[in-house]
Amino acid sequence: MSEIQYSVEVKDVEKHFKVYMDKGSTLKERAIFHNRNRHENRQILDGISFEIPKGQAVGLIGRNGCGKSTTLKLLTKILKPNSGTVKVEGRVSSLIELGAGFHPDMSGRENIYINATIFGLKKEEIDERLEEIIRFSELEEYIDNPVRTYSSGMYMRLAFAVAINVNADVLLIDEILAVGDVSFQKKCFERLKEIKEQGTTIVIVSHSMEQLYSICDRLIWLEEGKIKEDGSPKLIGMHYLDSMEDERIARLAEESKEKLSDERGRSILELTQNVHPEARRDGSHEVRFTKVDLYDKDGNPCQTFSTGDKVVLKFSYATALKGIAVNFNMDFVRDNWQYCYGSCFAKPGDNLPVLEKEGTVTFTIEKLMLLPGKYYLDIGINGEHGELYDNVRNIMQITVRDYVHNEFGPCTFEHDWEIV
Ligand SMILES: Nc1ncnc2c1ncn2[C@@H]1O[C@H](COP(=O)(O)OP(=O)(O)OP(=O)(O)O)[C@@H](O)[C@H]1O
Repeated sequence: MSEIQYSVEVKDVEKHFKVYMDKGSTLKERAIFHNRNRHENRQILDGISFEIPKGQAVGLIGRNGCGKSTTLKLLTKILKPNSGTVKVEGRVSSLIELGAGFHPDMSGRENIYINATIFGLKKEEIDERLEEIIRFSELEEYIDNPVRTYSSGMYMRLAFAVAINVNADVLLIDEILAVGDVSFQKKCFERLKEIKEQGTTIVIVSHSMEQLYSICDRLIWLEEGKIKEDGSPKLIGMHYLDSMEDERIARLAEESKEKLSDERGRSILELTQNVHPEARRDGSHEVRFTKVDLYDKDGNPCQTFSTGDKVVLKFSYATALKGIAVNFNMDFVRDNWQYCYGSCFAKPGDNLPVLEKEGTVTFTIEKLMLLPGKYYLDIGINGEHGELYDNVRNIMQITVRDYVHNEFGPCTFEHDWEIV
C-alpha cells in the first residue's frame, strides 16, 4: 500500500496575540493612563493539529475571529506559531491579504513580475505566463497604470490572476472570492475547480457554504481555539450552520425576555425556552397552555429540521373546567407571513375531546413537507362553539435547513420528472 503524501502537516499549534489596552482618546485619559502598558495574551489557536493529503481541498469554517485567517497565515509563514510545528510541502501561492505584495506606484504589469517572483517563479516563467495572467485579470486596458489607481475589485482580479497562474502545489485563499463582480467570481471559481483537478492542494476560508460545498473535499470547523469538527463538507457544514442557528434562536429568546415583559408576555415566556419576540397570546384562558415544545425524531428539543424530517409538537394544558370539550390546532406561517399549513384535532362533525383538569397533547408530523426557510408556529385551543380559550401566535420559529435543491415555494410534493 502506498503511503499518503501530505502537503500540509500542522501539529499541536498554539498561537496567541498580545492585545494592548487602550490608553484612552482624550487628553485627560492619555495624561492619566500614560504609563498604561497593560495587555492581555489572547489565545487564538490552542493546540490544533491536522494533516492535508496532497490534492485535497479543505475549507476552514468558524465564527468571526475564531482563527481561520490566522491558520492560513501560519501556513504561508507570514506568522509563526508560539508552539507546535507547521509543515507545507512545495510551492505555496496565496490570496490572503488583498494586494499584499503589490507596490502601489508600479504598474499592474510590473506588479505581476514582483508578485509572481514572491511565489517563486523565475523571470522566464513569468514571461511565458504574462499574457495569460493579463487575459485572466481582464485588465488589458489598465495593465500599464499604477496599481494605486485600481479599484479593490481590480486589485483582486490582478492578485487572483497571478496566484492561480504560478503552478502552485498548495493554494491558500482567504475569503477572496467575495470581492469582484459576479461574473468574475464565477470565472475564479471555475478556475479553482480546474486547479483542483490538476492536483493542487487548496485551503480556503469562506463564509459561503455554497462555495465550500462545491469545491471542498473536507471542512475543518474551528471554535474557541480548537478543531471542533473535521470531516465531510455536508455533515460538518450542517452541524456548523445548526450551531449558528441555535445561537440565533437563543439571541432571539433573550430579546423576547425584554420585549415580552408585560403580563401576557410573561405568560408566553413560561411556556417554552425559545419564545420568539413576535409572540402574541390571546384568549380567555379558561383552558390554557402550560408548556409547549418541539422535538426531533430522537425526542430531543429541536427547532432546526430538514425537509422530510419527523417533527413532534407536544403541549400541556390545564383547566379548572374539567369535562369541557375543546379543539386543539396548530399552524405554520412563513416568515413573510405566507400561511403554509394548519391542522386541528377534530374536523367539523367529529366529537371534540373532553378534557381532564390537565393533560398533554402530541402532534406528530412523520415527514415535514416544508421547504427551506423560517416558519412561525401558532397554537390554539377553541371551545365547541368557537370560544377562544388560548391562542399563541408566533410562539417559536422553526428553521428548515437550506440545501442545494430544485424546488421552490413553501412546500414539497412527492414528484418525478420524466423526459421521453
Ligand atoms: N496581528 C494581530 N494582533 C492581535 N490580534 C490579532 C492579530 N491578528 C489577528 N488577531 C486576532 O485574532 C483573532 C482571530 O483572527 P482571525 O483573523 O484569524 O479570525 P477569522 O476566523 O479569520 O475571522 P473572520 O471570519 O472575521 O475573518 C481575532 O480576535 C483577531 O482580532
